[in-house]
Amino acid sequence: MTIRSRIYLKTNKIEIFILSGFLGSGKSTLLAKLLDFEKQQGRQIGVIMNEMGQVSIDSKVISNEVPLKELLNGCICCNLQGELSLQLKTLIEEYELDAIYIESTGAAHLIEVVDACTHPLIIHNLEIKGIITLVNAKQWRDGKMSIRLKKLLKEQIKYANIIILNKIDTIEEGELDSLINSIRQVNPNGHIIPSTHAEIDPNIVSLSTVSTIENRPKELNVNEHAHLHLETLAFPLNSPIHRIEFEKWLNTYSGQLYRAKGFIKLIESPGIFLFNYSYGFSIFERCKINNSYPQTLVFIGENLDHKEIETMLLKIKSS
Ligand SMILES: Nc1nc2c(ncn2[C@@H]2O[C@H](COP(=O)(O)OP(=O)(O)OP(=O)(O)O)[C@@H](O)[C@H]2O)c(=O)[nH]1
Repeated sequence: MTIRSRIYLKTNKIEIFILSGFLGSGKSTLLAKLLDFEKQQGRQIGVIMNEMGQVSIDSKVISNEVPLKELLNGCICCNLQGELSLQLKTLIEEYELDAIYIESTGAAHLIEVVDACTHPLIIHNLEIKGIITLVNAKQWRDGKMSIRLKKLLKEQIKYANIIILNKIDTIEEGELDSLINSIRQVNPNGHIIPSTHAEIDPNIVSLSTVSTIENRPKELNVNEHAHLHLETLAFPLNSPIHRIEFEKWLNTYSGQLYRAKGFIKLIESPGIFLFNYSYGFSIFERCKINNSYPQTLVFIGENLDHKEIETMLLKIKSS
């Protein structure tokens, strides 16, 4: 059995929708509307809310019926990434959910939130279906922000498959087209929806999801978002790999690999290792877990060459 065909035996994944956007752009407003919609559809939804402060304000508006986990006093992408993975695992184990909505803080780097959702412990239970970024129309039009903030907003726009240009009541009607064009320059493929009070057709979220599934080649192990440049490849492994050869490959890979991680066995040393790679650094940490623990490697990046990675893995694993 090949590496890829094994992956497709996994079914019943819980859908993940990540809500992003700078502070006050309208994430909670949108979340409330999407939850109403989901309730009408009879779907079981869980929510994870991340707020920078110690006390959650936004979560108070969520109905008691909705399983809710709060990540307070920090940002998923800075110090709560592991916590998000754990909360996702808890929600998966405690409830029978159709989908989980994650509201990130306004400062979150989307790539780190996606990263937490693709932890090797949960990746096979989840499927990221929507990355929705809200943009405050006036803030974007004015452009009065630090280079750093501009970079963050651009990043949040770039990695979304749906961009909601919210608060258009705060700009002139004639300014809308040029704002849409400037967003399109950052993300040419995302679905851009102008709105006031996040009044969008909630079906757009699920419809974009459906087309993503249909577009996905069935035989490939690619958690790919058709309108996103970011993709995640996960490979189960059934034998140890050669650490030195693997690191050599990582250091010379010419593609845009932002992150790699997993639980693996190495030819060089016994035991199971937690592997982490980011920004050119690899770390292998021996784990105190059962030796029969399933091995998985996850790669996150842009335009990843899955064939090349699969070939590399076949080359570096023990026969
Ligand atoms: N004028 C106007 N106000 C809006 C619009 N959408 C949301 N708001 C208001 O803007 C404020 C912030 O909205 P939220 O939905 O809390 O924004 P958020 O992104 O969750 O905010 P954070 O918690 O800071 O991340 C609220 O008072 C909303 O009612 C809009 O389209 N126009």
